[in-house]
Amino acid sequence: MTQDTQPLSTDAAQKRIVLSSDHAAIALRQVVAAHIAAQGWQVVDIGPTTPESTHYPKHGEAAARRVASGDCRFGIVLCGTGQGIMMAANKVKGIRCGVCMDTFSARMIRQHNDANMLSMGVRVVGEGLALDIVDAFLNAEFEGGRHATRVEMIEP
Ligand SMILES: O=C[C@H](O)[C@H](O)[C@H](O)COP(=O)(O)O
Repeated sequence: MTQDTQPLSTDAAQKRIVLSSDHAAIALRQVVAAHIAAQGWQVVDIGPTTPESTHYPKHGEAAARRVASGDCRFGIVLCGTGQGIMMAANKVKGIRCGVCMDTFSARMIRQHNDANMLSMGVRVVGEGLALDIVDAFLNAEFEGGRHATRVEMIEP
């Protein structure tokens, strides 16, 4: 059973995923975009599109705001390690973003932590594993119950 802590603004938003990255992960972001679009998700790719060096905090925050506002159901963000852009995303109220390097963690951050954003590092995981991680994240559902109590404690 899904027990999301914040309502989405529209039915359309339920099928919308925002993607962002820094310069390091543009190619993987495009692969992820094609992969989830083929599954029927509406992809909101907010860039960047050019390979110049850029700053992951602004891209993590921009993606997080799309999720926190209810415009997108999930966000997937990418940088070299996945760590910096995750830290930036989690600064936005209502965001629960986890870095995943394995499919077990990707499933569990949905089932136990009701994560609404996934972060990965292009310098850590290869393309095949990254797509498996995305699938594990998107195919899992929050279990609620005791986990809902704990998730509520994360953000007053
Ligand atoms: O957490 C930060 C990310 O891994 C960045 O992608 C990384 O710091 C960028 O490094 P560089 O500017 O050397 O490409």
